[in-house]
Amino acid sequence: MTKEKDVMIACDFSTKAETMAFLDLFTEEKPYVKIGMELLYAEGPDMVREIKARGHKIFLDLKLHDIPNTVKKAMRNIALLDVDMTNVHAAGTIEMMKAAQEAIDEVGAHTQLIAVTQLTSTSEERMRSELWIDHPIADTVQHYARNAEIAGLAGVVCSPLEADLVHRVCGENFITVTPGIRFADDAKGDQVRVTTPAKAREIGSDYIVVGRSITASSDPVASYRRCIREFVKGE
Ligand SMILES: O=c1ccn([C@@H]2O[C@H](COP(=O)(O)O)[C@@H](O)[C@H]2O)c(=O)[nH]1
Repeated sequence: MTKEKDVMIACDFSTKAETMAFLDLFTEEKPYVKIGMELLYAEGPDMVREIKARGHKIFLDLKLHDIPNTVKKAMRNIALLDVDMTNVHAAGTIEMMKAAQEAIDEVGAHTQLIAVTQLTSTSEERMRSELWIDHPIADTVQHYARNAEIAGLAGVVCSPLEADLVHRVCGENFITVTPGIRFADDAKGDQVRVTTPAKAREIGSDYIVVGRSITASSDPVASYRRCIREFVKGE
């Protein structure tokens, strides 16, 4: 069976008005929407409920990282929103990831929980010199993915460049959600480990997360459709 592939749009806006005006551009499709800290901290959980009510699937990207008890209690509140996907940082330990998963299971939500391995804005050089993680970045990503699998999570956030490595360690059914997506002529900005939608498909990502290459485009709908063509349909 072929696994589902989809494009998640990172709706990194600060207001409900901007977000809804952006989503209104999509008259023929209902994109999978990623809501992050910027929007949630500005508009609160009602924003999530409203976007869900419009029929969009939602990845609530809040990257929890705290002691297990705190994460479990916070995750319980997230689970009550019944979003499709949410996440924690794998660096928070297996015990913390298990606590987050327990909260979702206790609520009975259908939310898939995934863990951030290494942010796509982190280079191997910085990981070694600032974070004092003295391993190749690919090994760290694989190791954190394995920890997430041991904790019972559904998958990880990693760079598209690492999707195949993660599948080799954790199996094809383990989900890889990959930000760090740019069209060839786009500026990378703060991202480091990046590639194009077409290359992400080739390497084996399950979901690509695309922000500025769609939201800052002069024609966001055309850029979204280009992502669907290149990543989902392989055209
Ligand atoms: O490792 C990570 C984890 C999350 N993100 C999020 O994805 C989008 C990417 O936005 P772009 O504009 O396409 O760079 C953004 O919301 C990040 O918070 C990530 O980039 N890397």
